Amino acid sequence: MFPSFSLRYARLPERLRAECLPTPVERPRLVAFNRELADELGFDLAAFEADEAAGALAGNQVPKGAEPVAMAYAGHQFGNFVPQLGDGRALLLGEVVDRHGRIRDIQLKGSGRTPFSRGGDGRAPLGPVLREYLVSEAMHALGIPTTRALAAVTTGERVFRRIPEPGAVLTRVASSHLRVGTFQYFAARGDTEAVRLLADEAIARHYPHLSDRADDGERYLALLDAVAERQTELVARWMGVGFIHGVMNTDNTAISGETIDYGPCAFMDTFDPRTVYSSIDEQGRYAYVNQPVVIQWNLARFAETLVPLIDSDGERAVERATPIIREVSERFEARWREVMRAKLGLATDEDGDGELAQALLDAMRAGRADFHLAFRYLADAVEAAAEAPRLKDIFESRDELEAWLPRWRERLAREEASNADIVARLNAANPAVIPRNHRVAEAIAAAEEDDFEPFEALLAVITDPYTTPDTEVDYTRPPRDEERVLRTFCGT
Ligand SMILES: Nc1ncnc2c1ncn2[C@@H]1O[C@H](COP(=O)(O)OP(=O)(O)OP(=O)(O)O)[C@@H](O)[C@H]1O
Repeated sequence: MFPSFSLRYARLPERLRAECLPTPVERPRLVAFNRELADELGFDLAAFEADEAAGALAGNQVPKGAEPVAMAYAGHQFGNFVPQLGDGRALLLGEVVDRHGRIRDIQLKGSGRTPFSRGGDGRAPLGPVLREYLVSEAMHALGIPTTRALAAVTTGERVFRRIPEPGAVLTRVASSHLRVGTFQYFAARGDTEAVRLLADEAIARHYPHLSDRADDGERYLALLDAVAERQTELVARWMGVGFIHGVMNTDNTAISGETIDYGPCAFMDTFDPRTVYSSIDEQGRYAYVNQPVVIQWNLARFAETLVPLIDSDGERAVERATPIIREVSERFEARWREVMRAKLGLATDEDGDGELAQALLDAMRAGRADFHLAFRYLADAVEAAAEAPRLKDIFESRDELEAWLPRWRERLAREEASNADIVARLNAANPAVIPRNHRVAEAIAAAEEDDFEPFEALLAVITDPYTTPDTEVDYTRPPRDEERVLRTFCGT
C-alpha cells in the first residue's frame, strides 16, 4: 500500500538520529484517512484495506522499505535553551517522492518511546491528534504552508495525562522535519560538520536554487535569507487568518517554512492583538501580536548556528548575518501589508493602505468584533448605500467602523474595478469558515465518546473554507459566552 521510501535521513550519519522501532498498540483502528493526500503521495489505494492500514499507521507493522528513525534536535522553549529534545514520541518512516516529484517525509507521532523520550511515555492522546489533524488540514485549505495530516488511528489504549484519555497516533506528512532546533542541537555540541550536512540537506530539499552558489559563505548566508523570507511570510499569513501558533519555540520553526506542531494553537474569535490561548504560555510570550518579533528572535538563533559556515572569522560572519535578521521586521511589515490589502479587496498598492488596515483593526478592537466575520462581511458593505446590518451587528460599538467605511469606499473607488469584482476578491481572501475553537473542542469531546461524526462534519467544511457552508450546524458563528474556550491545552 505504501509508496517506496527513499531513506535520505536514515542514511545521514548516525549522530543525527536514532534508529528505533514503533511500539505496537493493542487495538489499532483507523478513524481518519486523507485519501486525497494518500493519492498525491503515491499510495496504492486500490490495495487499501482499513485494518491493514490501521496496523501500519499505528506502528504495529513497519511498512516495507521503511527504516524508522527518531531525529535529534534541541530548542529554545519559552526562551530557555534545552540542549536535548529530539523526537520523543515521533518516528520518521522515511521519505517518498510524491506525484509532483516533491520529497515528503512520512512520520508517525505518538508511536511509542524513543531514545529522546526523556520522562515521556512516547504517546499522544486522541484530542491533540484530532486538533492537529483538523487545524493542519484547514491551514492547507487556506493555502498556508503546513505539515499535513494523512491519518489518525486510535490505539485501544489509555494514555495518562491529567486524566486517562484515549490514545492515538497521527501520521504526519512534511516537506521535511528539519527545524531551527535541529541545527541548534549540533551547534551546541560544536559539531560544525553536522551543521554543514544539515544546511546542505536543507538547501537540496527546500532551496535547490541556492546550490550553485560557489562561495560557501554566500550559500549559507543565502540559506538564512531564504528561511527568513519564508518564515516571515508564514507569520504574516497566519496573522491574516487570525491564527495563534501558541508555542513558537525554535524546535517548532521549520526550515522549510511550513507550519509545524499544532499543540495549543487556535484561531482568534474576538479581535484582540494580545490574545493568548495556550495553557502553557503564562506570560503571553507567544500572543498573536508578538509573533513577528518571536520569529525574528528564532531566526537570530538559526543565524547563530550558521556562523561557522558563513565565515571562518566569527566577527565577520556575525556582521554579514546581522542585516538579514534586522531586516525581518521590515520584511514582515511588507508581507503584512500585502495580506491586509488582499483582505480589504485591494489589488493595487498605495502608501496609506497599511494605515487603512490598521484603522479597521482598531475599530474591531474597540467594537469587540469577531475577527473572521468582520472581514467576511466587508463584502456586504462595498456599495456606498449599503446598510450592511450583518457587518454592523458584530461590532458592539460602531462609531469607529462607521467612520472607517467611507474611507475604505473612497480607496476602493481608486481600484477601478466593479463592485462585483471587489466582492469576489473579498470572498476569495476572507474565509467563511475556520476551525473555531469551540467547534474543535466539540468534535474532540464527541470523538472521545467514539462519535466521529462531528469531527468529519467539521473537517468537511474547514477544508472548503471560502464557501459558506450549507449545513444545519452554523460553523461560521462565533462562540456564545458559555462556549468560549479560553485556554487550549497542548496535552502532550
Ligand atoms: N508523551 C511524550 N513522550 C515523549 N516525548 C514527548 C512527549 N510529548 C512531547 N514530547 C517531546 O517533548 C518535546 C516538546 O514537545 P512538543 O509538544 O513541543 O512537541 P510534539 O508535539 O511532540 O512534536 P512536534 O514538534 O514534532 O509536533 C519534543 O521533543 C517531543 O518529542
